[in-house]
Amino acid sequence: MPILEVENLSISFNQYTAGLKRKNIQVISSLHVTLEAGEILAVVGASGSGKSLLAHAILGILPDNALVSGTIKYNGELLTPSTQASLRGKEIALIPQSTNYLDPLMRVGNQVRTSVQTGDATLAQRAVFKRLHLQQTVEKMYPFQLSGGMARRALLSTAIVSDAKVIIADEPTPGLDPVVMKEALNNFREFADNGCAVMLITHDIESALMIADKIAVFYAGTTVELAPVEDFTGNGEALRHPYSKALWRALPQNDFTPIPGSQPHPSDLPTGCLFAPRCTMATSACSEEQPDMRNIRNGMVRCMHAT
Ligand SMILES: Nc1ncnc2c1ncn2[C@@H]1O[C@H](COP(=O)(O)OP(=O)(O)OP(=O)(O)O)[C@@H](O)[C@H]1O
Ligand code: NI
Repeated sequence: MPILEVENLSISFNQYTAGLKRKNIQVISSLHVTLEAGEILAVVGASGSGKSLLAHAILGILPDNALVSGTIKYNGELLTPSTQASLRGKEIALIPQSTNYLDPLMRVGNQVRTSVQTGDATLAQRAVFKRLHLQQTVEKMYPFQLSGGMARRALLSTAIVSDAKVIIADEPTPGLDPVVMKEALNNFREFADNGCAVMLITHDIESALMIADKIAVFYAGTTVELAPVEDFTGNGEALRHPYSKALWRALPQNDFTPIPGSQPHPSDLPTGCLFAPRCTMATSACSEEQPDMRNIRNGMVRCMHAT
């Protein structure tokens, strides 16, 4: 049984437009993701494809004007706002994308210590600071005194000491120097090897491929492919979705060819397959309805042409 299972998740926002008219904008549709204990799932996809919203939906911290449908299960049990609140920071930890999530009024060392659930909190905090190359003097500092990379390491530390069973890391590495970044990624691998599940949301596909077991590819608010990491190789021939293939080939070490066109805005989504307007394989059938996710070769894909 997966430790975390997101099925058919849709999220929309009520927005007021001119003249107090309300408009409902769908930003995530029919999203499907599962996470097993002991594995790292990397979530990749363009900016605005819904990665952070997925993280916030799992933690139960979406803004009040969000309308959510679909199910999120943790250990087979449906999550509700009250179970989310009790699991948050304990069994399910978030490393947020923005360092603004640090408490501006609390010394950094204290913030990390409050996440320690068993054993000596100071020892645990000092050990993790050492591991992430943060000097001991940093524990007495306030967030405004930290550099971007230091703040990012403070957020990482909070999750690392937490004993959580599921860690959701939303873009945890920007601003880190290569040594610290490697340490952070190794830490995620160790967590998974010790039986945790890690969801690593990242733009850094190369790093993701080094440590992840599976990759979920997001596009315009939905999952288009779920593939084992080994499939990201060669020309991308083992990948299932045209967008995943294009994303892979766009990497500098591959063809470095950008994908023509741009991701549609949530207020202007095409009917049918969301990638069809940019897809070289698209046929008229693709614009009729959004294809379901289906199983192909040890992975999943949302494309009627995939084989
Ligand atoms: N509070 C909100 N109200 C309205 N729309 C929102 C809100 N929060 C996010 N969105 C929209 O939802 C979409 C997905 O946003 P999200 O932050 O999940 O993207 P992302 O994949 O994490 O992007 P990035 O890689 O840049 O972090 C975007 O189009 C964004 O504009
Ligand atoms: Ni994000």
